[in-house]
Amino acid sequence: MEYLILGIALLVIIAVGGTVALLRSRSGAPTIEAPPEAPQITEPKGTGADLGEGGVATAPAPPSAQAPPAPEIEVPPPSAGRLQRLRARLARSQSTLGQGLLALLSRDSLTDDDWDEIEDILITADVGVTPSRMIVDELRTRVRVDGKRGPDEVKAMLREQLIAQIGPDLPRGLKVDKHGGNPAVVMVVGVNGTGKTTTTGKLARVLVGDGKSVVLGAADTFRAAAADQLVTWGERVGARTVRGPEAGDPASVAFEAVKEGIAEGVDTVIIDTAGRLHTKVGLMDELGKVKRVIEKQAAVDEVLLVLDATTGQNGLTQARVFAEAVNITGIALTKMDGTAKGGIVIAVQRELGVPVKLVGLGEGPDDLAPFEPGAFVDAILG
Ligand SMILES: Nc1nc2c(ncn2[C@@H]2O[C@H](COP(=O)(O)OP(=O)(O)OP(=O)(O)O)[C@@H](O)[C@H]2O)c(=O)[nH]1
Repeated sequence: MEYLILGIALLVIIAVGGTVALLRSRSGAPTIEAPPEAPQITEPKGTGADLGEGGVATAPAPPSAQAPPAPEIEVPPPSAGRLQRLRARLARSQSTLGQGLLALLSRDSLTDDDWDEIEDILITADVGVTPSRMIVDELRTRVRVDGKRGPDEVKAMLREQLIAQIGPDLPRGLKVDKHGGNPAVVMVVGVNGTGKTTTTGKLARVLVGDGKSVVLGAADTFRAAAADQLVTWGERVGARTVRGPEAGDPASVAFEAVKEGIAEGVDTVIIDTAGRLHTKVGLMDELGKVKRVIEKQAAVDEVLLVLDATTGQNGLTQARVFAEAVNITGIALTKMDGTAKGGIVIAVQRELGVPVKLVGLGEGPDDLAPFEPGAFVDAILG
């Protein structure tokens, strides 16, 4: 009997306890979640090193008989003179902008309609209304003062004007050299789909081709494939990539990447960010946090805004929002091979007050070139 009473009492206690727990979980009381995963450091295949806890390099494990052969690490070509070598990729801008202007300017006498047409060509090529007017006014004065000219002189005059508008003296070099014992840090920002991850990967190749060592940070945790893409880019040139869990904290990945870059003693750490353009405040918060967290260990030397050259005014609007969210130091204009609107270089620099430092000229791994005003204008004028 005593056992029966004891058993019933036990059952009552269990039932009451279960009900209370159910009510608490329904009432929204905090539940304990598993801690977020820490960022991982991806070993570039074929370098022979292995990473232990905390991203510290440890001795490589002896190769097993089944291990697949390590892929060869590529040595990309140096970046100097790339724009000249890739000038044919600007053919669309050449045929519309360059040839259109040269044909009109070569006429024996230029009427008001001709000058209007010249202005229209410039505006259609995304040069922007004010700079187009300035170019036309300057050319008009030159033609009036100097009189009739041969084709070479016309070309030289136009070349000079376009270069003047692009700004031959703007500082276009990337700050990618190690300083004070720390790597240079480059943050790559921009709207998804503009070619941000691809540009980060191509930039790693540019730097490795120029003899630098690089660590990549896949802080675009919004899209898992972006991190996979970056790991592949890094592996091809022997650069480690630090990545985090999908939808993880981008700032923590950026922090770990810089930490890894310092530990490895590399020249440059490049951080690919997600920077979703939901709201300006959200964007500022995210990019600001990534930058602040990096700066706990090293200065951010470059903030490169990636812009798709084919998006015209839309791209400029996006650019403005990013420039307000973070201090941009340079622009990478992608997909210049796919547009006739080469004048966007002038418009975007004017809009943001920062120089175009890199141009994307195709989907190939080495189709990213340092921007040179003279070589660019020569390619456009043919
Ligand atoms: N033609 C051409 N295509 C380019 C260039 N740069 C990038 N692309 C292509 O643009 C597409 C988008 O590039 P991604 O690097 O994935 O774009 P993203 O901005 O990182 O986008 P998310 O990864 O979604 O953040 C890819 O198909 C690239 O190959 C370029 O200079 N020329």
